[in-house]
Amino acid sequence: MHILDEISAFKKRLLDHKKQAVSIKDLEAMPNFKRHCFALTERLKNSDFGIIAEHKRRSPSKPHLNFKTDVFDVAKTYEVAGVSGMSVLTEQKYFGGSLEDLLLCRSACNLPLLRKDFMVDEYQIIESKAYGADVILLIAACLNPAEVQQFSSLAKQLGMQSILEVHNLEELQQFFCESIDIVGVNNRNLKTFEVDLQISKALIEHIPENVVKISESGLKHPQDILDLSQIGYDGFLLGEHFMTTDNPGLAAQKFIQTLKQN
Ligand SMILES: O=C(O)c1ccccc1NCC(=O)[C@H](O)[C@H](O)COP(=O)(O)O
Repeated sequence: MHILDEISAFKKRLLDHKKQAVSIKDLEAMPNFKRHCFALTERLKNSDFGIIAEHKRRSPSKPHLNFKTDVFDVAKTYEVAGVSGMSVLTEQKYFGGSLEDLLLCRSACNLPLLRKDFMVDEYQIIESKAYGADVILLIAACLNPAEVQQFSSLAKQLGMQSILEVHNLEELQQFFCESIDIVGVNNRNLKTFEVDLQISKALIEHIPENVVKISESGLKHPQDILDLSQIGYDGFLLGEHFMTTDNPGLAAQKFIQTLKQN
């Protein structure tokens, strides 16, 4: 079974139980549900490099990335580093994250927060707003085009933005719709976990011009950012490169300083 199919099936089973425990009404009563969201698109457009720094403890490809750092401190130090946004992995079983991580990041910083998870139900969009997210991720490989339309429209109604994540041209052509704010090209092949920046390079010319574009996964070198920025990418999502250090915020700061010197 493909890892995304496995994760999506697990999420659906989990959600059946979650919906019994926490109702939509409960989510709507949470303080963050009424907050005005930060626009990631604006932060990316107003930044020279548009770094989105991720908090991730582990992943299916790397079971032990970083269990030592404190998510609250990481959010604070990413903000000091000058990143444009933060991605918070909230998936528990495969990535070691939680919704509490998102809540802590919300209280630690004023960065646009991307809830990085596997969205398979409208309930999770409402939950994302309640826990302080500004942006949700819609992975084409986990959804059908009608769901992408439905989830991104709901996110918009709630004041959040949506990233459509694609791995190839077919997904981009089939899933892109008006309510998508950002297209994210994932360089990681989710069958082999291999990363290839050529995927971002090949897809850029097919992404509608007026849409904000980000490249995700496998980005390590400032030169990767400079090259992809030159061909039209507005933002860059980096996880492992920062999270494999003892101080992800400091690593992000040094990375951004190096970019500024070029
Ligand atoms: O990272 C994985 O192994 C992975 C496996 C299956 C689905 C998603 C996965 N990663 C989520 C991401 O999209 C990355 O965490 C994100 O793009 C950052 O990538 P990286 O800089 O390579 O950590």
